Amino acid sequence: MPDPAPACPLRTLRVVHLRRCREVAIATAAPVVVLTGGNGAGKTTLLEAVYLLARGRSFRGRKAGPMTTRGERGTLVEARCDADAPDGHLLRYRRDHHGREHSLDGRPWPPPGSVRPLRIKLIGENAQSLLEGDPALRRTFLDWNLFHVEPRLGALRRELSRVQQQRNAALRRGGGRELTVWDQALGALGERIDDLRQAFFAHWHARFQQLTAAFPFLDDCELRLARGWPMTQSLAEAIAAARPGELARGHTLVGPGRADVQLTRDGARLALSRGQAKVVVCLLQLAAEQVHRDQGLAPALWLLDDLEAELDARTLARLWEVIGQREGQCLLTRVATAADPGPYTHPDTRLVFHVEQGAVVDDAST
Ligand SMILES: Nc1ncnc2c1ncn2[C@@H]1O[C@H](COP(=O)(O)OP(=O)(O)OP(=O)(O)O)[C@@H](O)[C@H]1O
Repeated sequence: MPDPAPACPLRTLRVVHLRRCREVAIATAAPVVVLTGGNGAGKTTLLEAVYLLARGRSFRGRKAGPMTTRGERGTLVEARCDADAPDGHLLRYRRDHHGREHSLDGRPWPPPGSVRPLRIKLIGENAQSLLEGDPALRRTFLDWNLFHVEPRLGALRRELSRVQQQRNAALRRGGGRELTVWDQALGALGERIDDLRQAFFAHWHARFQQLTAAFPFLDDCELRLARGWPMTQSLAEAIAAARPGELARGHTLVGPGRADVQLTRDGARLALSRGQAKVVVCLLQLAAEQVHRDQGLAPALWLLDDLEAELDARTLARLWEVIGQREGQCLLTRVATAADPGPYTHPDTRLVFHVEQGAVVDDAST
């Protein structure tokens, strides 16, 4: 599928009243942009600003508190993105007491149901919880990556959610003829979703295996897609077999809503340290991006929040060798007392901005 937009690297970023950042305006047209600063300086907030532009919501949970700077009435984030137009496109996210605006050149963006032209990949602090937490996190991760090459998945997922809710209600009412109707709906829908997932996964898995070669702790590991019912059965057969247990529990126990992606060795789930989990998530993201590139999509904009944390120098160097070599743009943060880009080298332009108390106080390009 052809990409609806060019690579779209950020040329400029302007942030007004987002958390500690009162007003920041930086020119970011470089493959690598490093944001340095001490703890609490506002580096992550600048990544959050880009995330807001791309996804229309924050990656921080409610516990981070209100995003608008205390005492101010609203937040504004604007960016010029590379495009065919001479000045690029203006992306805007604004939130205040009037409501919310998320626009591209003044038009609501992204159009409902479309693939988003500004695609980002965030590597933050939650790598271990993605790999070890609820399977729903990994299903979302898989489906989000699949969605970019298969936008039909969005509607199928919404339909699955509706069918499962109705079916669970029928199970709680004790079954009967209405359950048969929902069984058939789940069977047909589930097989369709699984076909899409399997096709994407085969490609993703192959790319991931290639990338693991540089990381010995992943020797002989296996990335598996557990589809949510036994490989030896059709979904209809699995639904029939699960019937007594489902009636007893009152909810659906088989189908694509139970799928999971697991990293295993000798059949057992791999137990990973925090640093290792971060490497794995980076490799999964890199592999997914390679699949997207193979399908004609432009490279994503990578947001790397304190990649150095938890990684030893050699592992970081290996990882950066792969991430830094990809086409496309990276915005990354590092804890440092000056505009020092540390290990983040790049053969072309690299920009370094030093952040203190929510403001950019120094910038240096190399
Ligand atoms: N609504 C708000 N108004 C003002 N300040 C806020 C608001 N919300 C959060 N903050 C402050 O903004 C800062 C958050 O900064 P941020 O997470 O961007 O720091 P950082 O440079 O990434 O730090 P670290 O390296 O420690 O992760 C914190 O000091 C927090 O108290």
